[in-house]
Amino acid sequence: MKTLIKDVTILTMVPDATPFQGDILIEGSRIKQIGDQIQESADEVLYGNGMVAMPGLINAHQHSPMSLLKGFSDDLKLMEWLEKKMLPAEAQMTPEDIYWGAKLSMAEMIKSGTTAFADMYIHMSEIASAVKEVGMRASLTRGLVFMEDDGGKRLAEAMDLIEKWHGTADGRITTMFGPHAPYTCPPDPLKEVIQLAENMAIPIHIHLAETREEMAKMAERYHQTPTAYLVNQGLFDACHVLLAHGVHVTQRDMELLQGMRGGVSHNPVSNLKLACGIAPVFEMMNLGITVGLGTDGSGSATTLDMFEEIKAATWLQKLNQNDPSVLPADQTLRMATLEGAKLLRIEHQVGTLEVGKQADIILIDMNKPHLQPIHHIEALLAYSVNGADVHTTIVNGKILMRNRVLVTIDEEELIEQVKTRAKRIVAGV
Ligand SMILES: N[C@@H](CCSC[C@H]1O[C@@H](n2cnc3c(=O)[nH]cnc32)[C@H](O)[C@@H]1O)C(=O)O
Ligand SMILES: [Zn+2]
Repeated sequence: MKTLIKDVTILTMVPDATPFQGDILIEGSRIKQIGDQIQESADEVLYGNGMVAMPGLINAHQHSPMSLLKGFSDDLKLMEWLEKKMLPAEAQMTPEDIYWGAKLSMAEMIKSGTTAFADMYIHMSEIASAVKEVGMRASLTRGLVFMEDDGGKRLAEAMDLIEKWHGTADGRITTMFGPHAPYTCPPDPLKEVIQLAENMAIPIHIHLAETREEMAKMAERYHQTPTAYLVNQGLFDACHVLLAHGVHVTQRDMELLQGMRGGVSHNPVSNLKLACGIAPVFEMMNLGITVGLGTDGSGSATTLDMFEEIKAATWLQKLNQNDPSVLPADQTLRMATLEGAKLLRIEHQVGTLEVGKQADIILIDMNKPHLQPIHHIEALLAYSVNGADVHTTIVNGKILMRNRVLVTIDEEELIEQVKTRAKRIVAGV
C-alpha cells in the first residue's frame, strides 16, 4: 500500500530544519521518500492544497478511560477529586466501560492530531484491544497502588499486560511498569517493581511531585522530597523513567534527575486547572532533562487537545521566567513531538518526518481566517491552531482520519455507547 501526499508544506521537526514545500511518499507503514515532485503511482493521493504536514503529536501522559468522567467533577483539589470522585467512579467501571472510554479518548485524540499516547490505567488488556483495533500507537501501563495487600493481583496484571502486548499490533503497542506515585508506593513494593523493570528492560511510568500536599506527605513519612525518595529507591539507576508532572521539584531534585534516561511529561492544563503549580520546565530543560507534553486524564484536564497543552506550556514558562523569548514556538512544538517520542522510547520510530521512520503524520488545514496569512508556520501552529484544524491523521502509514471523518471508529455508535455508560457509572458514586 502506497500513499502519496502531494504539494504540502512539510515541517519535519528535525532540529534546525526549515519548512519547505514538497511531497511525501508512504510505503507500508514507513516514510519512503520526502522530496519535490515525487513521480510515483500510489494507491491513494492526498493533495496538500495549503496544508501543513507535521509529525503526529505525542501525548506523554494519559488515563484514557477517564474521558468517560470528563466534566463530572471539576473545580476541586486534587486529593479530594481523586479520593472522593475518581476512585469511586473507577470502582463502577466494567472492563467494557474501559474499552469504550479508551475508544472515546482515541476518537478525540485522532481528531485533534495526536497519533501516540502513554496511558496508565486499569483493565489494560481492554485498552490494548481498543488500540490494536483503532490503529493508534500507545505505551500502556497498568497503574499500581500498594496501599493495601491485594495478594499480588495488580502486579500480576501488569506482568500479564507486558507479556501479552509488548511489541504487538505491528509494533504500535509497547508497555511500561506503572507504580502510580511516591505517595501510593511504599519502599518494598516499589523496589520490587524497579527490580522487575531493570531485569526485563521495561521502562517505568510514574506520577511525581504533582501537589504541595504530596510534598508535605512525603516530608512527614520519609523526610524527603518525592524526587529524592525515588532516587533513593534506585529508580533512575535501573531503567528509562517517564515522570508525570514534576511540578514541585527543587533545584537539588533537578540536579538529581540530571542525566536520567527518559524524562518528564509536563501537563500544564491539568496543573493549571487543579491549581497544582507551575513545573520548572525551563530549568529542567537547561539541565538537559527531556520534557514532553501530556494532557493527563480528561477527568482533570477535560480536554485531550494537545494544541492547548502547547499553548499553555509556552505561556506558563514565559510568564514564570518573565521573558517572552522562553520556549519559542518551534521548541514547544518539539516538546509535543520528538521530545514526547523520547519519553515513550520510540524516537527511533516516530517524532520527526524522516525517510525510514514510521509514517505518523498529520495534515493541518491552514485555509482558514485564523490561520492566514502565514508569516511563520511554527508560530501559527503553536499559538493559533487548535485540534479541530487537523484535517487528516495517519498512523503507521494508515489513514485514521480523512477530511475530519474517522476511518476506524464508528462515531455515532461510540457516542451512543459512552452516553449510557457514563450515566450508569456516575449514578453509582
Ligand atoms: N487505582 C488503580 C490503579 C491506578 S491506575 C491510574 C490512576 O491514576 C489516577 N489519576 C488520574 N489523574 C491523576 C493525577 O493527576 N494524579 C494522580 N493520580 C491520577 C486515576 O484515577 C487512576 O486511579 C487501582 O486501584 O488499581
Ligand atoms: Zn495522571
